[in-house]
Amino acid sequence: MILLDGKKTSADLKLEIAEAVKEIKSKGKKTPHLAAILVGTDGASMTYVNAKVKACELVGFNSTLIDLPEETSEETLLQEIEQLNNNIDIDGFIVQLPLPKHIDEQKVLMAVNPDKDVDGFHPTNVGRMTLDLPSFLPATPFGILELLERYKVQTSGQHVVVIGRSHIVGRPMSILMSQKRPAGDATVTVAHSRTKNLKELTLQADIIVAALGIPEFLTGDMVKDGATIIDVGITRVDDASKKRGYRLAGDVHFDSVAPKSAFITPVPGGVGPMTIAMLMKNTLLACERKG
Ligand SMILES: Nc1nc(=O)c2c([nH]1)NC[C@@H]1CN(c3ccc(C(=O)N[C@@H](CCC(=O)O)C(=O)O)cc3)C=[N+]21
Repeated sequence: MILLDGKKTSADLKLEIAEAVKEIKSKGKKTPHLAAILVGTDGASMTYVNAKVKACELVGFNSTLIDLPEETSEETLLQEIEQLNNNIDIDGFIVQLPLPKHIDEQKVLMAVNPDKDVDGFHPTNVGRMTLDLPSFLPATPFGILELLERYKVQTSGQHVVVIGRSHIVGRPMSILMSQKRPAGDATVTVAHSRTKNLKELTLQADIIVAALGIPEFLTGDMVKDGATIIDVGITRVDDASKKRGYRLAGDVHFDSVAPKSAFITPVPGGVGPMTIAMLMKNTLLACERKG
């Protein structure tokens, strides 16, 4: 069993990005600038957004955090987005999800200028990705591709079972891995909450991407020997014995699955840190693309 070390790989990536930023600055060009909009005070969302700001500092980007109260109207949020769209100093920005229930997520994502959409969630970028055209790839799937590539996990011709069909992970993951590209050329099955006989499918999988958001759902009996396991889940589970009062659980029951797997991502320290590194990568690309 080989751990796919997202923490180490993301640190490597951020060093590479920091080098590129130094180069940009030495040529007197503009420093990359990422902005993030956070609506409300959800604990996990605040953790992730703060991690993004910290990563910006590390690689030498400028960053702006726009913190809005939970009760912010959809109209006000759309106005904030319009300001970022028009601000020439901002290369890319994200609107942290999930949004409060009174705000229409689709409407918000469609308001982001696709050229600044470093999350890759705008329909234009989703369409471009699907058609193999240059686009911003959504950070989590992009990070998984990067991990598979750097660890030389064979994907060509392999059967990948993606569990979960979300717009931010499962669906794009399934599209990307079926494409002709590094970490692609796979045969992909998308499973979800209505799938019959899921275990029958996962037992056939060479690679399983667990992205359904149910802690420790995938257990050792559902996995064939030598499979590669990508755990996208990250849920805070109450645990009084922990300092913070919770522990982080993936969608994979690590202790039963790891002994059977060829490669496996841990939680924490797997896909999560890669997501942040790829957001930095997309912001660098956005800045370079503007020239
Ligand atoms: N517009 C938008 N873009 C996103 O990319 C986005 C989002 N909304 N909403 C929520 C999800 C989730 N996400 C994570 C990022 C980093 C970690 C991460 O670094 N996790 C650490 C642990 C962090 C902790 O201590 O909680 C790890 O896995 O090692 C996890 C999850 C980005 N997301």
